[in-house]
Amino acid sequence: MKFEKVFRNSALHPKPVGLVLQYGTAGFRTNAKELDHIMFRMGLLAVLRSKKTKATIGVMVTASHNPEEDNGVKLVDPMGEMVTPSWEEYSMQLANAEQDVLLTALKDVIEKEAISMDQDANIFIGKDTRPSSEKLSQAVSDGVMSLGGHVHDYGVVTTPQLHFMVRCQNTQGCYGSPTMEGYYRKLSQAFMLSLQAPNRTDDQKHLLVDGANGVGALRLRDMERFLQNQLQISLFNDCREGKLNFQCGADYVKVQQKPPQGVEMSVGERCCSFDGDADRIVYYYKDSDGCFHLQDGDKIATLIGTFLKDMLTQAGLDLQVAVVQTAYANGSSTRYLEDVLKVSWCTTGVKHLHHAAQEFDIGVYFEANGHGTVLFSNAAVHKIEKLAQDSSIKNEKKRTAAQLLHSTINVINQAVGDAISDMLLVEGVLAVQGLSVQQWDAIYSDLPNRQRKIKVADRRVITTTDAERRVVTPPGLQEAVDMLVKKYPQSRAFVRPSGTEDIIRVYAEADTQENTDALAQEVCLAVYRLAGGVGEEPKPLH
Ligand SMILES: CC(=O)N[C@H]1[C@@H](OP(=O)(O)O)O[C@H](CO)[C@@H](O)[C@@H]1O
Ligand SMILES: [Mg+2]
Repeated sequence: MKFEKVFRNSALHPKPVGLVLQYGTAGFRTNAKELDHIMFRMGLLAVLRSKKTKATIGVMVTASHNPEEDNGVKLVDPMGEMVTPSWEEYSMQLANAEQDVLLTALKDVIEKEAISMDQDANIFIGKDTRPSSEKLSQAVSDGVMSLGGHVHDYGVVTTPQLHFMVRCQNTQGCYGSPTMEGYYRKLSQAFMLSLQAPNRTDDQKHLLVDGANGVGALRLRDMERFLQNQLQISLFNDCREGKLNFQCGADYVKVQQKPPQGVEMSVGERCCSFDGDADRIVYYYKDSDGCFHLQDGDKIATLIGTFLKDMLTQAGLDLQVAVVQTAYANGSSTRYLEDVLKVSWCTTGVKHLHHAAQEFDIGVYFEANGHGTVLFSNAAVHKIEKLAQDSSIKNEKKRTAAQLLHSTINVINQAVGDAISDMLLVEGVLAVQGLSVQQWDAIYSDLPNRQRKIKVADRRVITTTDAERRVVTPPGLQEAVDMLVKKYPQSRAFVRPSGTEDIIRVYAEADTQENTDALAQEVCLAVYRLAGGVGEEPKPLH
């Protein structure tokens, strides 16, 4: 294999000397100015990954919920999942190699993974709407072609749409057609099938959607014609004006616990927000007192988990439903799953939900921030399809339940959390169960909670264990947190380094918002003092 082209072209995407980047929660993510060489090198790595897996690999250029001036890149593995953790090390090796040892680093991966360089390599590329995404995705293509890979550039798509295309391609179309039309048709047809509710009112069909001034707004606009008016969407923050993720979007609504800018919500109106690359969704509404009610990923997971359990019971199918959460799940949601819904549940780190959910017949996983999906095992798909196609079933309820389970398999994007797909599933479940957004909200009441961010000199000084719920280093920090938690009723708090922003995240919940905010503030001070806080000491929020 000749590497001259790689060496020559890599010089066109030079690495700033001394810059070292970490492969975080969702790939590399930082200010767009520092990413040109990273994109070229991720193009190289994607070619090696494609040769190794003998499958098409995806490369998505996005920084999700981060501010517009950031960007990022992550690789998508053959079944649409995030790239296997063992290749994250290779990503950092290539990304951080100085120019003169890049080829050595590349050949090291080839040797360690015994990659046959004669094997074809096919790469699907997608990008979001950031101003830097066009140039950075071109750098990815340059990397792919320098190593003889073939590029299919999908242009501006949502992150989950790219994951969907990769999964379709590598299942030879079994999962769907690897085209935008294929995505819209599959999801909309399944959605229509799930609307077994008779004569839905216009109110039930109407939904306010905050597109975060991102790609989700553009692609949802494309999808509308496939929905045949069964969902009447009022789209705002739709990229026509306003900045990506700025005072809008799922992350803003979840963290600030208030509606996005630019929208007039009437009482009881169902609203949802996507994040900047449309792989997260949260719902919310305003009650008659004008109070804001958030239905985050935990609430979405419990709605879907309850629905699936009901349908399995009505269909007489012996399949296990489990809900997988992270440490950010509200304590009330976990208690609901355990004491009321009585489904299996487990907690894992923010990067391991998908793999944990694959352990069950039906694995529902959502992070509190609205990133999540539902995974059906092959055995579960087979059992559900067989029953849904059994024309001998006389019992109407049983037949309908089987068909609804079947349409759920097709409406959900099993490759990755998908705001559009999750929205269609929630809308279908609310229609079938005849639930208003208030009735959905009433299934349990969240404990007051608060997320804070603390700037430290080097966020790697904090290491965690037990699904990121307990701190290992620096010494004394976990003991300090434990002491503070003891001061407040029903309280919990944890600290972890962000993998997408250069900050430390603090989460706290307690019996009242006042106690929650006090606990969060004291934990922030402990982090600041014990983990090398920089800048001003953290101040109370209010
Ligand atoms: C508290 C929070 O929302 N963390 C998010 C955020 O990761 P951090 O490592 O916390 O920055 O971005 C990830 C990728 O989008 C997402 O998976 C995760 O849930
Ligand atoms: Mg996102």
